Amino acid sequence: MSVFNKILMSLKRNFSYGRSGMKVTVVGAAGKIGQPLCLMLKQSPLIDELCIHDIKPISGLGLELNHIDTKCKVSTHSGKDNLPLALQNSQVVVIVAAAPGTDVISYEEMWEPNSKVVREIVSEVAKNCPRAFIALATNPINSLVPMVSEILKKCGAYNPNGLFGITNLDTVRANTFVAQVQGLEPECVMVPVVGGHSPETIIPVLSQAKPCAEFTNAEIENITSSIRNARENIIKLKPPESGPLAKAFASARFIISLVKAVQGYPDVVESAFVSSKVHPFLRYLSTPLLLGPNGIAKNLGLPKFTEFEQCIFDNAVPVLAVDIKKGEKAVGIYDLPKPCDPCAPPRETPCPHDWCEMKR
Ligand SMILES: NC(=O)C1=CN([C@@H]2O[C@H](COP(=O)(O)OP(=O)(O)OC[C@H]3O[C@@H](n4cnc5c(N)ncnc54)[C@H](O)[C@@H]3O)[C@@H](O)[C@H]2O)C=CC1
Ligand SMILES: O=C([O-])CC(=O)C(=O)O
Repeated sequence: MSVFNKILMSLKRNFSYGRSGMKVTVVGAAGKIGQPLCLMLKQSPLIDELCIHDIKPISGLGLELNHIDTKCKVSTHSGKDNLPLALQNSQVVVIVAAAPGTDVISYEEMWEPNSKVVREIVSEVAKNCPRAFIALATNPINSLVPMVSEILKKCGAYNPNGLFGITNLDTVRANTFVAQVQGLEPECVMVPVVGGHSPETIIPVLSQAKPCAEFTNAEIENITSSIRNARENIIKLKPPESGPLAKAFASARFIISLVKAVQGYPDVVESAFVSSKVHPFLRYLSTPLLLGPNGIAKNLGLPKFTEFEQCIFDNAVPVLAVDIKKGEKAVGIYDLPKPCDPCAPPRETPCPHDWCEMKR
C-alpha cells in the first residue's frame, strides 16, 4: 500500500471515530445474560441506540435502562412480529435468545431447541438488516455459527467477516486464573485461547501468555481444567435464576470492541469463533482477530503451541469437525467429504494424531 493510501486510510479512520447512528440490537434481551449485558452496553458512549427485543414483554426493562443518565437511547420491541422493526437499521445484532431452561443443560441437549430459536431470528436478520454484523452468544456456539452461516448464504446475506461466535468468556477466565497463579493484576494479563467453546474444544495457550510466565505442569493442568469446566462449576454452585455476570461482562467487552473497530478505532483485537482458513480441516475456529470497520480485518491465527497444547488442540480437532458439520448439515446443504481417509495416499498436510480414531 502506498504512503498516500495509508494516510488516506488513517484520515478516514480519524473522521469516522465516534461516528453517530450506531444502533446495536440485542435479541433475547429479557433473559439472564441479556439484562446485565444491556446494562453494560447502555454505558458505552460509542452506542447511540440500544434496541432491545425479546418474545417476553420488555418495555419495563427499557424504561429502567432509560433512567440511566448516559447518552445511549434504549428502544424496545417485544414479540416475534416486532422483530423486523427492532432489526431495521441495526449495525450490530447480538443474539442471546435461547429456548426456556436451556441454560443449565448440556451443549448437546440445547442444540435442538436453541437451533430453532436462532434459525428464526437469523432469517429475520437476513431480511431486515443483511449488512449488520452478527455476534452470537447463544450456545452451542460450535454448531450454531456454522448453521447461521449456511442460513445467511441461502438468503444471499452472508459476510464471513461479519459473523462472530462469542468465545472471549474463555479468554476473560484464562486471564483471571493466570493472574491468580502468577500474583498479577488480571487487567495486565493476556492469554490467547483458541479452538471452540465447549469443554473439549477450549484450548488456553498458556505458553504464550503475556507477560511471559513460567508454569509447573500441575498449574497448567489446573488452569486448563478450570477454564474448561468453568460453566459446570458455576451451574453446581449458583441457583439457576441468578444472573450470569462474568458471561455478560465478556459478551459486552466483545460487542464494545466490535463497535470500536466498526467506528475505525485501530488495533482492536478480540478472539471469536469465525469462518476460518487457519486449519486445513476446520472451516470455523476461534482465534485472535484484528477487527476493523468491515469486521475481521485479519485473522491472527494460531499461536505457537507447546507439546501439551498441540496435543489438546489435536484432540479437539475431530470434536470441532463434528460440531461444525452438525450445524452445516442442519440447513440441509451437504455432507462434507471425510477429511482423512486412512487408505488414501499421504496428504501434503499431515492429519492430526487421533484424527482417524475420531468418534463420529
Ligand atoms: N457465548 C457465551 O459466552 C455465553 C453464552 N450464553 C448463552 O446465551 C444464551 C442465553 O442465556 P440466558 O440469558 O441465561 O438464557 P435465558 O433463558 O435466561 O434467556 C433467553 C431469552 O431469550 C428469549 N427468547 C427466546 N426465544 C426468542 C426469540 N425467538 N426471539 C427473541 N427472544 C427470544 C427468552 O424469552 C429469554 O428472555 C444461552 O444459550 C447461553 O448458553 C450465555 C452466557 C455466555
Ligand atoms: O452456557 C452458558 O450459560 C454460558 C457459557 O457459555 C459458559 O459458561 O461457558
